[in-house]
Amino acid sequence: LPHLLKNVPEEHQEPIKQMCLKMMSHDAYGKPYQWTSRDFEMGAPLGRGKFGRVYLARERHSHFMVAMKVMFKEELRKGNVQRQVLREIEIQSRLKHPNILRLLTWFHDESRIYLALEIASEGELFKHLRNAPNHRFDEPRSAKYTYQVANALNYCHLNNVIHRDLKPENILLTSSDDLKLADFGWSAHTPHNKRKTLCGTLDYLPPEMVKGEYYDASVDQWCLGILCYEFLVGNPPFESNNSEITYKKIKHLDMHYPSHMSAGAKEFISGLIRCEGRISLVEVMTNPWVKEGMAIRNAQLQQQKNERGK
Ligand SMILES: CCc1cccc(CC)c1NC(=O)n1cc2c(c1)/C(=N\C(=O)c1ccc(N3CCN(C)CC3)cc1)N=N2
Repeated sequence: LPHLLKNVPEEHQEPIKQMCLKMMSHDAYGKPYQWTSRDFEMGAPLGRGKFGRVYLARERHSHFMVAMKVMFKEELRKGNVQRQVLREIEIQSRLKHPNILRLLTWFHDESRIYLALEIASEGELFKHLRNAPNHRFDEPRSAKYTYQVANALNYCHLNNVIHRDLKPENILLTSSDDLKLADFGWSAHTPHNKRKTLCGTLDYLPPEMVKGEYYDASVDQWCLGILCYEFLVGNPPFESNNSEITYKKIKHLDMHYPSHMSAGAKEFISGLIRCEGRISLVEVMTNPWVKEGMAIRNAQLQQQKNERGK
C-alpha cells in the first residue's frame, strides 16, 4: 500500500485506505470480499491486446481508479490460452515491486475475466520509443529504463519467476517516468527446463531458445540486452524481414553497433548479448554506464520539474 500511496495527495489517501481495507477484509465467515463488475464504473478504453481490452475504471465508493483488463472466456478458450491467463494471474498477484504493474484484484462472471490493474498513465513504452527523435532514446534515458527493468527482473528471479517475454510492447510508462513490467502471460516458475513453444517476436529470442536447447533464468539477461539495444538504436540488433535470417543472425551473434553509440554502452550491451557468461542483473544495476546514465536522466527530470515550478 505505501508505494501505491506515494504519489497520492494526503486528502485522497483515506478513501484508498478504505478500499484497500475492503480488499483485505473478510466477512464473519473469513471469506474475503468478493468483487464484481458492479463495484466499478467503466470508463474510456485505454488499449487492446490480442485477448483483451483495457479500460479506465473507478471503484464506486472510494473513487479509486484502476486499469480494468477485460478478457472474454470464449476468446481465451478458442485461443487455448486459459492456462496462461491463470498463470499470469497467479504470478502477477504475488509480485509486489515498484517496476512491476500491480494486479490489485481479479474476478469473473459467466462470460468474462476482469483484472483490476494499476494504472500506468503514459501507456505503452514502445509508442514513446517510436515517437522519440530518430525513434530512439538518448543514453541517460535508456540507462535509467534498463536499470528499472533489471531491478524488476532481479526481483522476479528472487521469486523463482522468469519473465521470458520481455519487449517494449510489454512495458508501460508512468507519469513519473518509471517503467512497469506488464503482461506475465509467458512468465514461468524456475527451474524451468521445458522447451518453450516458439511464439511472438523472434527478435528477443536467445540462441539457446532458437536452438531449442535447455535454458535458465539468464534468458532474461539476454532479452534485457536486446531491449537496451532497441532503446539506444530504435530497432533490435537481429531484426530482419525473414525469420530464417533472424535465426541465423542470433546464432552467429551477427550484429553491429552504430557509430553514435558510446564505448560504455557498447561494452555494457556486449556483457548481455552473448552466449555464455552474461553479466548478472545485480552487475547490470551496478554498471557505471547504467548508474551514471540513470543519475543524469533523473537530474534532467528534476531540472524540468524545477523549471515548471517557477
Ligand atoms: C488489454 C491490453 C493489454 C494486452 C496485453 C498486454 C498488456 C500489457 C502491456 C495490455 N495492457 C495492459 O494490461 N494495461 C494495463 C494498464 C494499462 C494497460 C495502462 N495504461 C494504458 O494502457 C494507457 C494507454 C494509453 C495512454 N495514453 C495514450 C495517449 N497519450 C497521449 C496519453 C496516454 C495511457 C494509458 N495502465 N495499466
